Amino acid sequence: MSTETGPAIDTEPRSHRIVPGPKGLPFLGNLPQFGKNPLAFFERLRSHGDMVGWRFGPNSCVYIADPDCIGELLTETERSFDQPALGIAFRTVMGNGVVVARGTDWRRKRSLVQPSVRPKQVRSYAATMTSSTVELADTWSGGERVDIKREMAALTQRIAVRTIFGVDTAADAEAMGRAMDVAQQEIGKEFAGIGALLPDWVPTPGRARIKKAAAVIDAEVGRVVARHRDGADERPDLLSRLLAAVDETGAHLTDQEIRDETVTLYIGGHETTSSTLVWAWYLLSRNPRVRTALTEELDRVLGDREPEFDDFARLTYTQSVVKETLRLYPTIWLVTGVAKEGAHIGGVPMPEGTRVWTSQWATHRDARWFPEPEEFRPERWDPETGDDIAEYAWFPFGGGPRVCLGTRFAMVEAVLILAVLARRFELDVDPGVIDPVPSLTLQPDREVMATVRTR
Ligand code: HEM
Repeated sequence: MSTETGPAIDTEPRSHRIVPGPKGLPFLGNLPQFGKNPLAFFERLRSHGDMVGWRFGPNSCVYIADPDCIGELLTETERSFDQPALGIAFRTVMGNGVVVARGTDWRRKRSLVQPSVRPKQVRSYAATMTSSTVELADTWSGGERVDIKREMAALTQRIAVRTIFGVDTAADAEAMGRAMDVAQQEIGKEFAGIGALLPDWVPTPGRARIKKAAAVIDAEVGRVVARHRDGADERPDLLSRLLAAVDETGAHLTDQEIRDETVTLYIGGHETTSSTLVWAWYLLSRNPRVRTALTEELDRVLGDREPEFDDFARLTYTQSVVKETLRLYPTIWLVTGVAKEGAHIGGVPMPEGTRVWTSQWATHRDARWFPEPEEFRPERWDPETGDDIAEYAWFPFGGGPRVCLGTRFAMVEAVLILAVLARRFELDVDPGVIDPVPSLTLQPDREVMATVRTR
């Protein structure tokens, strides 16, 4: 019998455990409970303590729930912990871009990509974020029914294609968007399914679809890069900044590296942001008090004009709505690291090869760090009157050397999109509880239909 819902009763041989935890099955360990519902599994692990041993199949793992320990794991990534290698689906699509790369190769790539997403550059992408959202708002009218998941995905995709590739013609954007969609869906399936456990050489229908999508992406991105190199597309887009970037030896990124980084930024930034927005509309619809406070801020700060970059700093409540959404529905819900020789966490030695896990989902819903954790309360984030939130109790963008490169981009994008749309409309999401499905990102378990009401 599993003891995962009760207190820790460790009946397994000590040699299998680094620290105590719930009992598991022979060979499979706790894999069945994890596989059934990883979000609930991590929440239950917490009841065993802040550092819990469990087994992922034959592998001894440690789950950590304490923010100080989480901080250690994140800040020691690269030095004391490796990130596990990503599967073939990621590598086929993202090549050896900054998400996939490890060690010195990753360091070089990160330093080349970082300048293109600095706050100063994000300022120059803000106008595209706003104008793309206004285009969408102009197509909506009162009483209309919209599929929010589809609308937000299409919007963030349009913004990604425009800001990264500077591409604006419908045909270019469409072909690239379709191939990226297929690639992203298949990565998600492989990530969450048994595909992740199959050796790279095993052909599966999903892997065949990814290869086909990657070939289309290669061709489309290749065309856009060639046009930029010819000087035909002179725009302040991310691609132009990557083409201009030089490393410490004075070398530029090769065409293959440019392809890998642009696709990585696209895949890393599009679904994460669109899912965040879907959850935000869901939560706003279920919390009229918060929705009213949000529109009051938009009316006060913007009046009857559209938002621009400088409004981001003024829209503090809107920012809090996004932060609180990312607390309750952190689109990246899991972080893992593999201990290198000599690694420690919370003073406990982690034998080389131990996989250490933590989860944004479970930590963000821990009542010790967030009183009444199920409540959607953006006021927690008020810098003056809000809660005293421990460092690394909230880490939707990760932390340490591999912290999300797009944090600023994503925050500005989500705030501007909410501001444009919530200033004009209220979205009433159909009744019923929407559950999250933990795939590559935390997705709603079904379509999210809403009725648009003009304000
Ligand atoms: C709400 C939206 C977003 C969330 C929640 C999010 C979350 C994260 C997290 C948790 C990581 C670290 C993963 C790890 O532990 O290795 C990460 C990495 C990354 N993110 Fe984001 N992200 C978002 C938006 C974006 C955007 C808009 C971009 C690009 C413009 C982006 C680009 C990246 C890249 C390139 C990395 C890899 C950094 C590295 O390994 O050095 N992300 N993101």
